Amino acid sequence: MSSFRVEGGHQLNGEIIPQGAKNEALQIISAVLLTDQEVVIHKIPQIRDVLKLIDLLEDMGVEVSKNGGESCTFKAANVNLDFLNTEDFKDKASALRGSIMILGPLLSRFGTGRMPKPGGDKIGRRRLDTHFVGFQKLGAKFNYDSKTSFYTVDGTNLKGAYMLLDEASVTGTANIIMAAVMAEGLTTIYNAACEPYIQQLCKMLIRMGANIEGVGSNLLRIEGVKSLNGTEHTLLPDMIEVGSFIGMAAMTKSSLIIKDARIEELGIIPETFMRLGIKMNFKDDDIHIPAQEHYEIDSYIDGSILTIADAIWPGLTPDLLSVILVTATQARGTALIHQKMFESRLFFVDKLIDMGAQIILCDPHRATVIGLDRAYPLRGITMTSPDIRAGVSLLIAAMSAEGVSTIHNIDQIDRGYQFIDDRLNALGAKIERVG
Ligand SMILES: CC(=O)N[C@H]1[C@@H](OP(=O)(O)OP(=O)(O)OC[C@H]2O[C@@H](n3ccc(=O)[nH]c3=O)[C@H](O)[C@@H]2O)O[C@H](CO)[C@@H](O)[C@@H]1O
Ligand SMILES: C=C(OP(=O)(O)O)C(=O)O
Repeated sequence: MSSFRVEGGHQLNGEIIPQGAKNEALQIISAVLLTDQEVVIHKIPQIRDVLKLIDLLEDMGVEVSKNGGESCTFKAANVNLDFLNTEDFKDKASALRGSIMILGPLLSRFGTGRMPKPGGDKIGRRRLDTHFVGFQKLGAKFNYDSKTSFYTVDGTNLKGAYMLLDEASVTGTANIIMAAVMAEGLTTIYNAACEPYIQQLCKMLIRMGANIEGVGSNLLRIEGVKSLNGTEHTLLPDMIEVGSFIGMAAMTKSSLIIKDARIEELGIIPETFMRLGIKMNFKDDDIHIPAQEHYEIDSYIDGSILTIADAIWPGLTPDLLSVILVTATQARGTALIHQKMFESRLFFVDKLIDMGAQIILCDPHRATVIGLDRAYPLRGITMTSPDIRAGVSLLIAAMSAEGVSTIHNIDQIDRGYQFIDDRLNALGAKIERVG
């Protein structure tokens, strides 16, 4: 288990380019299974989850060639479905959450698919009902074997259907779209997730020959086609990385330029950090966060305390609330952080409290942060990262703290942040990878 040894108190200065988006990559790479033709994908982030998914696809018989840079060509001409029955498949597919999205393409193209309970962060209940109810609506048979923990879906003649999703699940929507693109007739998905990554998936599928209307809305109409062609696709910059860098710059009093951020795809993210009092300049597609000694949390028009809560897109992504929470600890003012979707994502605040932050964990979903306005710096401590976004938040806290911190279990951070130590050290951070 590797750790980071972080010497706090160093300001960063310079430019950083966000990696390709982790959660888009997992959808897009799964979609290569939909065609026997070549699919070229650019800006693939070199992070654990994505590399594990690519490895899994290779084991299934997908040809993967690296084109140099961050681009790969995938060709799923000879998929070996027998691999799905091996122990190796069980181990590899259960190692990440995103692997669940190979199920829709497998069902669509081969009429069958199986998947062990997927991994991913233990951040609360993460049910998969929406995925399977959607497949069932298209005519697939679903089975869960509790002894082997395997989900199985079967159905060779999927038929388009109307469905109103019980929740706008992101991976669920992606999976159902991929199952529906080659089902016979019209599928209507209401209450679909509509964030930019889903839009990107739809745009790619349309380039492959799919017939999808309503992209960007929560009502998708998909008219099934017989087969899909190859295509070329470039991933968006990772919006969670962009948000993490904004919070990091503010906490460490750094002047940072986030290059090519695709600002128009970031939704409410920049605005949310601005409500914490963080100044930002936008030039072309770059975001400049100037070095700021102080930043002050906004209140509502009636003077009441600001609440920052997650919501389905175009609301705020839950994946940034941990970063926002840590950033608020050094602001002037108070904020209530309300993590509505997941029930175990705020427990990491006990580490921030140990570092000297003033936080009241009201219940598993809500924490009140009383900003210190830098009057008392955080202190370096030894801690363990419980999940990917808490991990990066602890890294930000450690970078801003007085003294040295050690963060264990940084595999969690590596799951979603590419060469993060090297990239930040190049800007002036002092992060050492140990073990
Ligand atoms: C690989 C991947 O892409 N992972 C992301 C994906 O996970 P994932 O697709 O697994 O998350 P879902 O969108 O299915 O749901 C997330 C959680 O929110 C709850 N929920 C969801 C919809 C809703 O209307 N109400 C509600 O309460 C669900 O019950 C679940 O507990 O989307 C999450 C929500 O943006 C992100 O945190 C994950 O990083
Ligand atoms: C929770 C996340 O990822 P996953 O769904 O892969 O666990 C995340 O990216 O913040």
